[in-house]
Amino acid sequence: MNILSPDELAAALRRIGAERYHNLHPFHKRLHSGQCSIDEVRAWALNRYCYQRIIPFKDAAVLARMDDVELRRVWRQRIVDHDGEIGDAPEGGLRRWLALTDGLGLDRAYVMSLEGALPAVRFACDAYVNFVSQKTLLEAIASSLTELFSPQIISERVSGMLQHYDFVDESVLRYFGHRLDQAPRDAEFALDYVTTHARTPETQRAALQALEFKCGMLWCQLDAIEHVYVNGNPFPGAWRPGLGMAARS
Ligand SMILES: O=C(O)c1cc(C(=O)O)c2c(n1)C(=O)C(=O)c1cc(C(=O)O)[nH]c1-2
Repeated sequence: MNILSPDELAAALRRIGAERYHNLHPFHKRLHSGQCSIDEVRAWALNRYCYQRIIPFKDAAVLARMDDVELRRVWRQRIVDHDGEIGDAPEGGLRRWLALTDGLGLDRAYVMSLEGALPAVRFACDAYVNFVSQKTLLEAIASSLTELFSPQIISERVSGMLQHYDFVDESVLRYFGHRLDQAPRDAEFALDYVTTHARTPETQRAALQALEFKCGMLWCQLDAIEHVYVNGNPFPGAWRPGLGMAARS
C-alpha cells in the first residue's frame, strides 16, 4: 500500500463506512421502515443496552492509554456524555437508553442484569473493549470512527420509528437527539487525530483495519438479533416475548 495523503486516508475510511456500516444491515432496514413487531424492537433495545454499557468502559480504557493531558481532557467528555454529570441533571446516555427500554415496557433491573441478552452481542461488545485495550492508541481511536456515519443512521432511525410505531415518542427516543450533537464533535476530533498520526503505510493500514473491525462488531450484533428474533431460532435462556416486563401500574 502506498502512503496516502490525509485527505486520501479520510476518503478510504469513509469508503469502509459506505460499504460496511450497520445502516446497511437488513435488521436496521426492518427497524427503520416499520416492519418490526414491538417484541423485535424490545429485543433490539435490550441487546443494544450491552453496547451502551461498555462504551464508558472502552473510553476509560482508551483514556488510560493516553499520555497527553490535552488528549485526555477531550476524550474524557465521552465518558461524561454516557455516565452523566454529578448534580441536578445527571441524565447521561446510559440513563437515556434505559428511558427507551422503560418506554418499551421492559423491566429496568432485568435489562441492566444482561440476563436476557444474547451471548453473541455480549461477546462482540467485550471484543471492542479488548481491542482498544490491546491495540495501539491510533487503532483504538480509529475504531471509534464509525461515529462518522452514525448521524445519518440516527436521523433515519428517529424519523422512521416516530412515523411507523405508535409505541415510541420523542421523549422515549431522546437518547438519539443528544447523539446528533455529540457524535459529529467526537468523530471530527478522532478523524483529525488519525489522519495526523497515521503517516506510514503500516499505520494507515492498521487504522483502516481498525475501522473494519468495528464495523464487523456492530454488524454481528444485528446478525445475532435477526437470527433469533426475526428468523425464529431460539437461544436457550435469552429474553423471549413476555419475559422481563415491568409490572404495570
Ligand atoms: O445508533 C447507532 O447506530 C450508533 C452507532 C455507533 C457507532 O457507529 O459506533 C455509536 C452509537 N450509536 C452511539 O450512540 C454511541 O454512543 C457510540 C459511541 C461509539 C464509539 O465507538 O465510541 N460509537 C457509537
